[in-house]
Amino acid sequence: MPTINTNECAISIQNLDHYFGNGQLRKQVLFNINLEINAGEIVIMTGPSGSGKTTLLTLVGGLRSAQSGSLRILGNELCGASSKQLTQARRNHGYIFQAHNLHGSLTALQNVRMALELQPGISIPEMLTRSKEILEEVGLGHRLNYYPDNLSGGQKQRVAIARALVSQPKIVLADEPTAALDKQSGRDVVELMQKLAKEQGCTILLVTHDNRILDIADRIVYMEDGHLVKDTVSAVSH
Ligand SMILES: Nc1ncnc2c1ncn2[C@@H]1O[C@H](COP(=O)(O)OP(=O)(O)OP(=O)(O)O)[C@@H](O)[C@H]1O
Repeated sequence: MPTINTNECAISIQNLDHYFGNGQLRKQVLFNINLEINAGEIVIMTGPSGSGKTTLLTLVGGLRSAQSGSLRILGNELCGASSKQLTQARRNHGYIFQAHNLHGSLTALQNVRMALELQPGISIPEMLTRSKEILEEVGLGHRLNYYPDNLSGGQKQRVAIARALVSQPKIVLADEPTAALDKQSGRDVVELMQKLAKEQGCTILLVTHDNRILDIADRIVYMEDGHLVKDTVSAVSH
């Protein structure tokens, strides 16, 4: 993995276009996106359904390959990157999705520990210690050996946050993390993400339709029909 240049933005997107499909079915879904996100910033991306938010998030996360323009993540260009380079890039990120994606056959502790198994050079006892510590931090120290089926929606999402953050990633990407939660659980979950991210100095890019959580952002960007139409410093944060 190339050395990370700390002077660069965590995420730097220039003139990014994206298309789905081929031939007559080819459809442009992102148009000339320009966005710079500094290390440690919390940015919320919002906008109507179908405006391209998830597509942009998956490109930033290296979950699909960028076709045109420039997409630099932690100093690495992902546009035109090989699948091996994308796999490497994905190791630097934590992901939190609406449907938490926990493994039903693994306990909370095992789900979190699994995220450390991809990291080189961590012993099994250290994996266990770090996984327990972060589960305690998210208020689940008493649920370490519970299976997802026996946890509430908010608790499952907190396990997902612990799993995303246990490896101390530089970037966390979240897609509708509060969509399946009631108002209070949703609020608790994003405040927890904000607290842990600030402690670890990590950058968060979060897609949401949930207006109730906009105030946790340092900056809000607004997508419409594949265009980034507004980029505002959050008036209400901090
Ligand atoms: N795999 C795909 N193949 C073809 N078209 C796609 C694919 N994924 C998304 N699209 C299209 O790209 C456009 C942007 O979709 P995207 O999911 O990025 O929007 P979104 O803003 O995240 O929407 P939502 O808020 O509903 O999740 C939509 O027109 C969608 O139909």
